[in-house]
Formats: sequence, structure tokens, C-alpha cells
Amino acid sequence: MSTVGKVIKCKAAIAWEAGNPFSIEEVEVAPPKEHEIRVKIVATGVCRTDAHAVSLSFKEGLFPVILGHEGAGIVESTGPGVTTFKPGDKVIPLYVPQCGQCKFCLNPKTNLCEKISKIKTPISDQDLMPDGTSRFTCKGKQIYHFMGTSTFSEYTVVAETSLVKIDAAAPLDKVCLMGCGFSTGYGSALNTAKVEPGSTCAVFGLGGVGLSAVIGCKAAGASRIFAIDINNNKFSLAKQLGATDCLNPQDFKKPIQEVITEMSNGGVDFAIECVGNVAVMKAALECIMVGWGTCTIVGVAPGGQSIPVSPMQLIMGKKINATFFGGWKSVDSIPKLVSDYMGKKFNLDALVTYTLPFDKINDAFDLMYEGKSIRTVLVF
Ligand SMILES: NC(=O)c1ccc[n+]([C@@H]2O[C@H](COP(=O)([O-])OP(=O)(O)OC[C@H]3O[C@@H](n4cnc5c(N)ncnc54)[C@H](O)[C@@H]3O)[C@@H](O)[C@H]2O)c1
Ligand SMILES: [Zn+2]
Ligand SMILES: [Zn+2]
Repeated sequence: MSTVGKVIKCKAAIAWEAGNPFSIEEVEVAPPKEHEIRVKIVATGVCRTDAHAVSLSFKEGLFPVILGHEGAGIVESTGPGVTTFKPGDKVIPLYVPQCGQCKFCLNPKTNLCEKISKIKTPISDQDLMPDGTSRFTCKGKQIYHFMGTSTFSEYTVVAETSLVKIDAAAPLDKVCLMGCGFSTGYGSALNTAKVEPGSTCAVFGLGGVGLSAVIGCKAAGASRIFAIDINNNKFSLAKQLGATDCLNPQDFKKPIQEVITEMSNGGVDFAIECVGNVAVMKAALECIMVGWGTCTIVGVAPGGQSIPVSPMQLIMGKKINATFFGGWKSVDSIPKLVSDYMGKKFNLDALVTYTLPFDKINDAFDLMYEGKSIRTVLVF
């Protein structure tokens, strides 16, 4: 029986409030409106940003909400006016949309898009659908969307500009990581830091994002890659993916930036922070070479915190920049990254340390909090 045009009842993980586990609930997912698409999510990764959204220290989220922004699925139905997608297409929802028409999309210097940059405080454009309403209800309550994607639901509705079609042969339980972690880390090295062949790099934080940055540094031809984490369990995979020196700051009396500066004869060419800790961001800036070193910020720090930057470091030629989704223009780039994966250009599979049924979502978060996983992929 066709579900087109009807409300679908399905399973979703709802965060009713910050600081509590998710509850698996039956939700109603309304049909897509104009220029919207309803997608059956097949697999979704769990990213630290989802944890931030329910963390008491970030305090930015709206509740109740369906989180999730690293998913892959299949188009179930399309709303009026949609011409670029059809039922059955394999797709990845995009939290960085690409409308193709705004001043950001038309400028090659940025991957922002006006569809997210207009923040209607306190509700951003991506907490609800573009018409200001939600497609999700549960127990008679309206549920917020998240980042325009809400992949912690068996069915979700996304705007046409927040979706991209990918190779029909792609394994969705792997390429879902293109929706965030892999693309962000890999692109932070290639597009934002612009790592050069023969260079020395330091990647701080070896989660899904940081290890993808290691893959990116290696792909760019870096000859030495320092990989830094306070969890030694992350080092074997980091080495497998290209790290040459794995360092745990807790093993040294000196601050880690001094250790790296000494080991690299004055500083690294590129440092990439993938933790989300302002003290680590400071260390990343301090361990780069004066004259030309670049420090790239990827981690998201709790609201209200800032990085202490001495202007003299910048005067002496150090550069600092940051990445959003690895700098990729999403619609243009994700299908190409999926093709590169299919062509075995990089080892994305190694990042998926657990694959669990969707109902185990709280276990997936625990594995992340306990530092036991790189990425857990949940499958419906
Ligand atoms: N800029 C973006 O577009 C973007 C996109 C995705 C994720 N993020 C952010 O990137 C960060 C990393 O995400 P993730 O999913 O890989 O997280 P994760 O939790 O899986 O990995 C973080 C790693 O940092 C390590 N770590 C913690 N404290 C450390 C310290 N003091 N020194 C060195 N290492 C330390 C942890 O042991 C862990 O291995 C998060 O802040 C996330 O919100 C940003
Ligand atoms: Zn993410
Ligand atoms: Zn745009």
C-alpha cells in the first residue's frame, strides 16, 4: 500500500529534554510540502555534535527534538514542485544546504548558503521546515527538526536544497558518514588548511572527525602527521590511517605544544583541532611554525567560550581559520566524495567501529562518551 500523501507512523528517537537518554517513540511524519522530500533513513551515524545538542553545558537546543545529521536513505515521496528527486533515489541529507542561487552559493570562497545563514533567533531555519512548521508529531506534541536533517527517525522530511542524490550502488551504512564526520575532517585538511605535499601536520582529537583529518593530511601528501589524543586506544587506527607520531599529552610534563614544537624543529606547518576544547585550540595555534603555520579549528566549543589568541602570534605570520562541513559545497561535492569512496581512494570503513540496530541509540552515545567508538552507525 502506497504511503504517498499520507502520514507515516514510524520509529524515532526523541530527546524530550537536555541531559536525558533518548526515548524510542512512535512518531507521525507528515507528507512533504512544496519543495520538500520525505526520506526513508536506512542508516545514521552518531556525531559529537548530536551529543552537544543534548548536553547541559551547550544549552542551545530546542526540545522536544529529533536529532541526527549524519544519515543516508532512500526517497519515499516528493512534494509539489520537486523535479530533481524521485522515489527510490539514494540520498544523503545535508545540514549545509546548497541552494545554488544565493550570494554565498555563487561565491566560490564559501560553502555557506543563505538557507542556513539567516538565523531567526532563537529558532534557526533548520529547527523547523522552511515554512516555519514541523513535519513531526508525537503524543500530540510538535517535535522540532534538527539541522534540517533529523536522521534519528525512520522517515524524515527535508527541504529540496538540503538533499543530494548519490550513486545507487553506494552502501548506505558506510557513506552516511559523508553527511558529517568524514566530509568535515577530510575537507578540513584538503579545503580549509590546504595541507601541502611534504608538510608536517598535527591533528588534535582522534574521533571520527580527527581521523578523517588524518586521512586528508595523508591524501594531501603530508610527510609527517602528529596525532594527539588523551585516549591511547585511538592510536592504532590513527597509525593505520597515516599518522607517523601518536602523542598523549598526559605522558609529558611539558605542555603538548612545546613537545610538538621541539619534535618538529620549531613548529608544524598545519595544525587541525578536532576536539572542541578552547585550551586545545590554543595549543594547536601555539604548535604551528611562525612565518607560515596554519591552525584550523574544527571542534565546536561550548557556547560563550573563546580562544585566547595573542596578536603577536598573528603578527609573526601564524594563520588561524576554521571549517564548516570541511568547506565542501555540499550538493556539488558529496556525490564526488561517494564516487571516490567507491573507487577506494580512502578507507572510510575503518571509521565505523560499531553497527547497531537503531533501538540501541543510547548504547551508541555511551560508546562515544566512554571513548570506545570512532563512529557507531545505527541501522533501521
Ligand atoms: N566544524 C564542523 O563543521 C564540525 C562538524 C562535525 C563535528 N564538529 C565538531 O568536531 C569535534 C569532534 O567531533 P567527533 O565526532 O570526532 O568527536 P569525538 O568525541 O568522537 O572525538 C573527540 C576526540 O578528542 C579526544 N580528546 C578529548 N579531549 C582531548 C584533549 N584535551 N586533547 C586531545 N584529545 C582530546 C577524545 O578522546 C576523542 O578521541 C566536536 O567538537 C564536534 O562538535 C565540527
Ligand atoms: Zn556532525
Ligand atoms: Zn545558497
